[in-house]
Amino acid sequence: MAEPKISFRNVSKRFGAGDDAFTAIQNLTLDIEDGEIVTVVGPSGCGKSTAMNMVAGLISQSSGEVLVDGKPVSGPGPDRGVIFQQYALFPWMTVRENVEFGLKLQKLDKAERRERALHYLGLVGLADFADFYPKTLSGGMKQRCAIARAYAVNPTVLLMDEPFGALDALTRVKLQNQLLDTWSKDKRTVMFITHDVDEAVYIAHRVIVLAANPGRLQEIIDVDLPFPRDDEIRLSPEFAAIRNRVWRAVYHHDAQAA
Ligand SMILES: Nc1ncnc2c1ncn2[C@@H]1O[C@H](COP(=O)(O)OP(=O)(O)OP(=O)(O)O)[C@@H](O)[C@H]1O
Repeated sequence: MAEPKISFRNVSKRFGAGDDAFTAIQNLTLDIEDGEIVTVVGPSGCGKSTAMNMVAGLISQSSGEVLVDGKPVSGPGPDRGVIFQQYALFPWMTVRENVEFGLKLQKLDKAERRERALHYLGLVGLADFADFYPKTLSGGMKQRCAIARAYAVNPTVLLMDEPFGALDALTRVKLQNQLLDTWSKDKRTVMFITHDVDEAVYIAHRVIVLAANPGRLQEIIDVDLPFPRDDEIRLSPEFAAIRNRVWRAVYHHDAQAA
């Protein structure tokens, strides 16, 4: 079998020390395959962002191992692109310049930067907005720009922390379709945190459900629905059955703990 793209091996993360120590993640073991889309759901505080930030190299684990391509993560790197809920675009740069920014850091020459930026803006449907400034774009367009920027530096892993959380329901659905469309043309490994159970099921190969206090693996649910997915799938009984399973795993467990 191929080596997993991302591995958590018995990972725990504690914040603070002594009596104030708090276990945010306890004994997490999980493999994510190359080219797989996994979504991570669970009640607030169950350690979703903590787990992702360890893969991003923004924080380190207290014990266990976090591996990308079989190598321990020792800090951030261009092989992992991170997309947060806030768009984090530079307001003084055009859409194209924002996408080119990461490529400058990679020391690509100007023509190649431009070509690559326009390619990824095309993939997210923003080719006609390359010369616009972020303030003239809708929230959904800004987030598409952030996705193009993350894709352009060619990371093999995309880490997305509630990227569509600030958007209205219709824009969210459009961006989910856009993400799947971009993924189908250029398959990266995606770890995607969301609070929205429908979103978690719609875009994923597998849904990872975490439980809180301490943060730990609750259940892994396979989403056995064909790609490409479309809005018909959302309305299917198969989709409803998986959504209900995820819902139960997240909320029943949480209700029992309350
Ligand atoms: N730097 C830190 N110092 C102390 N505690 C922290 C720190 N970062 C996170 N925590 C705690 O660890 C737990 C997990 O936090 P985390 O942000 O990973 O949860 P989450 O599942 O992403 O939550 P949410 O869904 O609300 O975003 C929380 O109780 C949080 O307060």
